[in-house]
Amino acid sequence: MELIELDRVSRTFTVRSKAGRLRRRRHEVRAVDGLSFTVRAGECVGYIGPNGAGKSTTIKMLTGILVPSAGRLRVAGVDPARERVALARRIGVVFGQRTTLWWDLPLRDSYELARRLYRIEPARYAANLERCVELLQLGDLLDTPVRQLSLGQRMRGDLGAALLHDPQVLYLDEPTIGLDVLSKARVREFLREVNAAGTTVLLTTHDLTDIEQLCGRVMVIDHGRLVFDGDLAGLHAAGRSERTLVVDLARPGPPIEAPGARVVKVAGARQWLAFPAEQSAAPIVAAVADRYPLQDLSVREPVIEDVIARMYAGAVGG
Ligand SMILES: Nc1ncnc2c1ncn2[C@@H]1O[C@H](COP(=O)(O)OP(=O)(O)OP(=O)(O)O)[C@@H](O)[C@H]1O
Repeated sequence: MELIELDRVSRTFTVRSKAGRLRRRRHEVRAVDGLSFTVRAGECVGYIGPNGAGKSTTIKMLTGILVPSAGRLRVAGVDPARERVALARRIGVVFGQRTTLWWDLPLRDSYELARRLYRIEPARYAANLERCVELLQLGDLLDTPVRQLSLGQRMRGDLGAALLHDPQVLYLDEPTIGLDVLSKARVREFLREVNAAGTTVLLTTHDLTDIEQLCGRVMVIDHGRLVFDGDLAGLHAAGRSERTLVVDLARPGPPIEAPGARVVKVAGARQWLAFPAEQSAAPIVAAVADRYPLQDLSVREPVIEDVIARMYAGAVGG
């Protein structure tokens, strides 16, 4: 079942810029440009792109905050901008940089407000609260005013608040931003469980480890258009991923010459040789070992950051 459907959705903004001392020029910014995709129930999809690519504009349209300038949009069977109340019952939203919790109230009171707002039945509320408290380790925090929580604790509180009404879709905007390693791991573990239990997740992040650990599918957007939609292996292939052979020579020497690989860095006796990720390292290792005095060798796997950086830089077509 398709839970999110976008059919040639666009959103333009009219902005004014200075054109001389007094004059202002109006021009249009096309933040989202004829975007089409669908997300099936149960998927966990990473939605990534460089700054200004149109991610937030898409999420705002999906939550009904912004109306599309053109195209058709459906989330869990409703038109987000036209049926915001019906939509609110079906979605949960977490913004890493903002909180939906009441700053001066204990976490428990924010949850109680959510219960009333969404008219959650008592038995369901009790069960969901218990599950969130257990999975997010909120027990000791429920009676603490939100302003006294650490960022990691507050984020866990926000995740709980977004899920008390059993939404079908969860939108996450930078859910691990600013968190330490342990808090990030906790949040990711929780999201994995939420997704495994059936909630559809759309995740926007600049932390690509979130994507690697959570998302079976990734969409890359740039200039308001989809430039990639597929799995991580496909992303590596599309980004022409490279592995790196790190060679420690017995002594410093000129750049190594090995068929199928090129030297990308030299530091003293250490040299880095890049080669296509899908190719075997064996012939290159054999050629290097045959011709050069070796101390040590290791192979580094491609780093997703590099793949994405190449895509953002426009080095890779569609
Ligand atoms: N309210 C607005 N008025 C005018 N222009 C806007 C508005 N909101 C967004 N834009 C423009 O639309 C484009 C897309 O912005 P958007 O915030 O969707 O990008 P983003 O991918 O979320 O970026 P980031 O990673 O920095 O959050 C940008 O050029 C931005 O300046």
